[in-house]
Amino acid sequence: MEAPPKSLNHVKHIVLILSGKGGVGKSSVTTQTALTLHAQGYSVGVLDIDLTGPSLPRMFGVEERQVHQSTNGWIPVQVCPKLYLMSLGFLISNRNNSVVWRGPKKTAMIKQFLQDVCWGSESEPLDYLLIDTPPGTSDEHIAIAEELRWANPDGAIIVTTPQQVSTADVRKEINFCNKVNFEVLGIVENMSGFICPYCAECTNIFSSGGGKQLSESLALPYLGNIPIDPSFVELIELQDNNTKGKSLVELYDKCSLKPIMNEIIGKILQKNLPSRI
Ligand SMILES: Nc1ncnc2c1ncn2[C@@H]1O[C@H](COP(=O)(O)OP(=O)(O)OP(=O)(O)O)[C@@H](O)[C@H]1O
Ligand code: SF4
Repeated sequence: MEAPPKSLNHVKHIVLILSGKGGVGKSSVTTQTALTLHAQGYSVGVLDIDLTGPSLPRMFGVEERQVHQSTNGWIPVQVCPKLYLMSLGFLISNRNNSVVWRGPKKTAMIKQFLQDVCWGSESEPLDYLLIDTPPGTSDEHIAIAEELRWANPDGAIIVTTPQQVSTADVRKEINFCNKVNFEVLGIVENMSGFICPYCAECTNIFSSGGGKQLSESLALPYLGNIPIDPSFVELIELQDNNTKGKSLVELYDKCSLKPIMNEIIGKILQKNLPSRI
């Protein structure tokens, strides 16, 4: 009988984060989704399968950490209790070099990432596994779809920006989800307006509302829009120094994007999707 990878035996929910193009803030949305779920008491694992540009170790401020092998497989890096990260960034020797691999090598790596990482345990199952994917629909996507074929993931969050929504890339991403049977949990419009660092007023620099229109035209849920908040960038950059010993979790607690993310994640939680285990 076909079965999902054993490493997912103790994972209750699997959510993928996709985007049609690079640089729209997919990794930031993944990071914030993890922090938001964690703040609500869930245990969260994040798997970074963006093999050519793994940015999550830096975002979570754990770039210098290492993954360890156990008899059951790789142990992901613990960012803090109940928050874990696995990324190729931990395995490559020079983190400033992006990997240039052909399809079969990428496919093999993703297979290993899905099969050989210990997520949760019988006594402490993982509530959410978030999978951050590269932009577009590449070898990595085909490999992950193959690995998750029998794993019953909750579905995918699609991240776009106001400038991107009218392009065909988002539709391609949605077609991909339809083909591989990933439910589209909803569309998020990131970089939608700019929060002034002085008065916290949000100004729409580009036109906004495209994400909502797109979801309406495709009859898909709209999860919300996230403005550009310079304090979020600062929070990521400041982690190593000048944080007065505060962790990323504590810093994000004060970020103005947190209540916005709470609403976005609330819409997914409201779906009450059944646990896989
Ligand atoms: N809402 C936001 N407010 C402030 N900065 C943001 C926001 N979203 C993204 N950024 C910043 O924009 C940059 C690009 O974001 P990110 O790395 O998340 O994009 P990405 O889509 O994952 O890119 P890639 O496809 O290259 O991996 C980062 O420096 C990130 O901190
Ligand atoms: S939003 Fe207000 S405080 Fe911010 S730059 Fe504009 S005028 Fe100044």
